[in-house]
Amino acid sequence: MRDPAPATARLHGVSVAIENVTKIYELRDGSDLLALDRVDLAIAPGAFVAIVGPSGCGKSTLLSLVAGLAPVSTGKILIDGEEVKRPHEKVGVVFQTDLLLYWRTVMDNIMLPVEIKGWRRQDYLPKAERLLEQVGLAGFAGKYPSELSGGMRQRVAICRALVQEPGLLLMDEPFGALDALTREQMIADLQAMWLSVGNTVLFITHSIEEAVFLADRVLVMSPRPGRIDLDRTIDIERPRSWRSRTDVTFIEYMSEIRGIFEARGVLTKE
Ligand SMILES: Nc1ncnc2c1ncn2[C@@H]1O[C@H](COP(=O)(O)OP(=O)(O)OP(=O)(O)O)[C@@H](O)[C@H]1O
Repeated sequence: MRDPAPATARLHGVSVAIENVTKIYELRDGSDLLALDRVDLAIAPGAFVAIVGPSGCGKSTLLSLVAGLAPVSTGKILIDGEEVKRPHEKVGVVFQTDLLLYWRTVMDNIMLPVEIKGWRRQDYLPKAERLLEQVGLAGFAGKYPSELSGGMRQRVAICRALVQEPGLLLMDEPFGALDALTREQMIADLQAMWLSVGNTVLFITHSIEEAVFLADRVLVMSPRPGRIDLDRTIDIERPRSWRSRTDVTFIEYMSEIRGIFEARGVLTKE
């Protein structure tokens, strides 16, 4: 990610269609919990879409449905026109915690999806090495997760998701556990990576600023049951820099989105 020249080939970003999707969880006491209520959404190939919403509104649920990790209750989800019924091979996922296996080296962690899919390790090694270089971790292939900082571990998790060349990258609060400075660097690096790779990204965050900085479109979800309350296209030139945060347009987008939370009583107006 440090090298602006694309170290990875550009990918075919996939389209995502979420059609009238409802998710009901059956709780242990026998009652039902409506987590998502008739969500409709079409994402164009190569778009960067961020979802913000109050805690518990169903953001992670939506992501897990798109990832094929849980079934929808009604409606359907299509990736490049193909209905999602199980984890899709074109999809990579990055969670808030890096979920690296502590007994495996950095390289062996990155190679995990390649092994699971039964692909030939040697076909993906050069790519994994280029990815490590791109995220500033050249020379760390033989280290163990315990030897890395939180930010470094999350970079490895991103490499692990990217090594399988996903047309769709799903990110659930990927920088939520990082300190503010590391987070800022990771956000800038993610933008650079996405500009060079060109895949579709669905990114969940609690931060309105992070969403406006990164996304082509910001979706605001209502408190549970989650629905899309606002779908705002962010028309700010790329690459965006942290200086753009003080631009009038940036501030206007932030205020509009914040206004939705205030109207819902999620944020106070002070
Ligand atoms: N496996 C599950 N079984 C039962 N209820 C669940 C399950 N997963 C999530 N829920 C419930 O569904 C609702 C939505 O949860 P979800 O984790 O999707 O929200 P979220 O917006 O990602 O929250 P946060 O921002 O706090 O991570 C919550 O009320 C949660 O308790």
